[in-house]
Amino acid sequence: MTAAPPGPSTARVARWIIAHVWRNRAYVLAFVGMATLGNLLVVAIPWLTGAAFDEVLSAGTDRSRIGVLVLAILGAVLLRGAASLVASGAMEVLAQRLERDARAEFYGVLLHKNLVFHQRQRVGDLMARTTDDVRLLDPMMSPGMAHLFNAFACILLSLFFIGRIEPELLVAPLLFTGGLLVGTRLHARRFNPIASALRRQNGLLNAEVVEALSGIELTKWSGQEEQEARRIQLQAERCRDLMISQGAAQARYLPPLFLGLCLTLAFLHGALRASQGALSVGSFVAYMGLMTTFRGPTQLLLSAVTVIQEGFAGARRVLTVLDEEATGEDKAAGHRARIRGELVFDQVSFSHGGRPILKNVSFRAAPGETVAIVGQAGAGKSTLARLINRTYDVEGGRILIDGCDVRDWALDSLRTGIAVVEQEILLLSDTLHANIGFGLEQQDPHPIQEAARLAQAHGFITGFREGYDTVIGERGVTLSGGQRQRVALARALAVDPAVLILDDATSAVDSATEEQIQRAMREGSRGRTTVLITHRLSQIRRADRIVLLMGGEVHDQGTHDELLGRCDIYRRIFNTSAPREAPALAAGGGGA
Ligand SMILES: Nc1ncnc2c1ncn2[C@@H]1O[C@H](COP(=O)(O)OP(=O)(O)OP(=O)(O)O)[C@@H](O)[C@H]1O
Repeated sequence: MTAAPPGPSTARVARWIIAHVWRNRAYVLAFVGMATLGNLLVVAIPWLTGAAFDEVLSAGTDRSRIGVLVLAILGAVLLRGAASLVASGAMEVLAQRLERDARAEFYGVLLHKNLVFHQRQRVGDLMARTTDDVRLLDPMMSPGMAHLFNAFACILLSLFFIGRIEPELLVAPLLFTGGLLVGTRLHARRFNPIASALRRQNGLLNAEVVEALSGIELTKWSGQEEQEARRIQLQAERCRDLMISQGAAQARYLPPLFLGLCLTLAFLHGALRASQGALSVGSFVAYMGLMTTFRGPTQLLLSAVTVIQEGFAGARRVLTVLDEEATGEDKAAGHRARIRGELVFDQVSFSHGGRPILKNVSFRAAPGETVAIVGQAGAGKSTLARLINRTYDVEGGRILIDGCDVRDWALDSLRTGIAVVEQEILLLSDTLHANIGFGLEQQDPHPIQEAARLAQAHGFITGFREGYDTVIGERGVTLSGGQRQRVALARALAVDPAVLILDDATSAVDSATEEQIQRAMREGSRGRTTVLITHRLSQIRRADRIVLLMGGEVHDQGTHDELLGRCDIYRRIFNTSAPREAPALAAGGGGA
C-alpha cells in the first residue's frame, strides 16, 4: 500500500499547485497575516486569563488592572473573530480561484490534445478528472491548507508562551508535539494510497457509466440490462470499499488519545511546580489553558491531512494528463495561407501502435481534381485521409499542401481549408442550423442554407415543422443515416473548403438517396480537391485518379480506363462489383 501512486512525482504536483496558488498571492498574504494574528490572539487569551487570576489572588487587589485585563481578553476574543473571518474569506477565494484556473487549464489542454490521445482515453474518466478531481482542489485549500497553517501556528505560539511561563514546562507539550507529528505522518502514509486508489476508482466508475449509457441501445437490443447493472454495481462497491478503508485509516489516528496522556502529564508537572512554589496559580492556569489549545490542532491536522491528500490525489490525476507528451502539436509560427488545393503524398508511412498501416504511399492531385482511394476493408484508406488534416502525423515521408509540408502549416489555417465527412458522423445536440454552421465564425442563414441545398439536405430540413431550428440528437429528433450524412456534407461544404475528404459518405443510404448524394457530391466537389473513399464503383469511375491500396501500399494508380486496361486486381474488383454496383471491395475483393 505504500508504493508511490502512478503519475507525476509529489514534488511536481506540489510545484504545480504552488504555481497556481502564487498567481493569487495577495490572498495568500492576507490569509497568512490574518491567520497569524488570529492564532496569536488564541494563545494570548489563556495567557491573559492567567495574569487576571494572579491579579485577583494577589494581596491588595488593584481593580483597575483586573478591569484592563478583562477588557483585553474581550478585545482579544472579538479581534480574533474578525481576523479569522478575514483569513477564512481570503482562503475561500483562493480555493475557488485555484479550482477555476486548474479546470480552465485542464479543459483547454484537453481540447488541444490530438485525436491519438483522445482515442486512448475513456470519456467518463476524463469527465471525472475535469469535474470531481479538480473540485477536490477547493477543499484542499479551504479548509485543508488553512487548517494545516492554523494547527502549526497555534502549536508554535503555544510552545512560545509556555516557554515564557517556565522553560521546564515545555516537556509535556514538546513530547506531545513530537507524537503529533509522528502520528500525522503515519496517518498521511496510510491515507495517501487509499485516496489515490479512490480517485482512480471514481474515474473507472464514471467511465463505465458513460460507456453503459452511450451503448444503451445495444444493451436493450441484446437484453443485457441485468449484466450492465451488475458491472456498474461492482465498480460502485469498489468505491464503497475504498471509502470504508478511508474511514478505518482515520479511526487509526492516535494523536487525540496521546493528547489525553500529555494533558495528564502536564497537569502533574504543573501541580508539582506550583506546590514547589516555582509557579503562581495564575501561571498554572495559563499553562493548562495553553495546553488545552493543542486540542484544536490535533483535530485540525486529521481533517487537513484527509482533504490535502485527496486534493493531491486529484491534482496528480489532472497533471498526469497535462504532462502527457504531446504529439502533433501546432507550430507557433506556422505557414498561413488560403489553400489552393494541390495535394502531394510523398513516400508516406504510418503505423498504429507499432503495426505498419501505410507504407511508402505516393500520389498527387492538382487543385480541383478528385482522387478516389480504393482497397479492401482495413487497407488503411481512412487512416490515409486522416493524415491530411493532421489528425495523425506521418511517421515517414511527407504530405504537401500547395507545396508546404502539412506539419509546417499553422493548424487552424490548414484545417479551415480542409473539410472532412467521416464514416462515423458526429452531430451536436443542437439545431440543424448550428450543426451545419459549426465551422463558421458567423452563422448567417444564407451560406448555411446554400450548403444544405448543395448537400441535398434543404428539402428534408424544411419538411420539419421547425425547419433549420429543429433540435436533433439527445434533446430532439433523430435523423436517418442518409439524413445524417447529408447534414455532415452540408457542414463540410458550408466552410467552402479547398480540399474535401469524403470517407464513405454514401455508406448509409438507399439507392434513391445515393443518387441525390452523388449529385450533391458532384456539385460540392466542383472546384475543390476531393479525396473520395468509397466502395461504390459508380463514384470511383468519375474520379480523375484512382489509387488502389493493397496492404497499406499503392498497388497501382491511374484513371478508371487505365486501371481497367492494365491492372488485373482492379479489373477483377470492377467486374465482380459492376453488375450489382455492390460494395464488393469492402469484402476484401483485392486480396491477390
Ligand atoms: N486508432 C487506431 N488504433 C489502432 N489501430 C487502428 C486505429 N484505427 C485504425 N486502425 C487499424 O488500422 C487499419 C486500417 O484502418 P482504416 O480504418 O484506415 O482502414 P480502411 O481501409 O478505412 O477500412 P474500411 O474500409 O473498413 O473503413 C485497420 O487494421 C484498423 O484496425
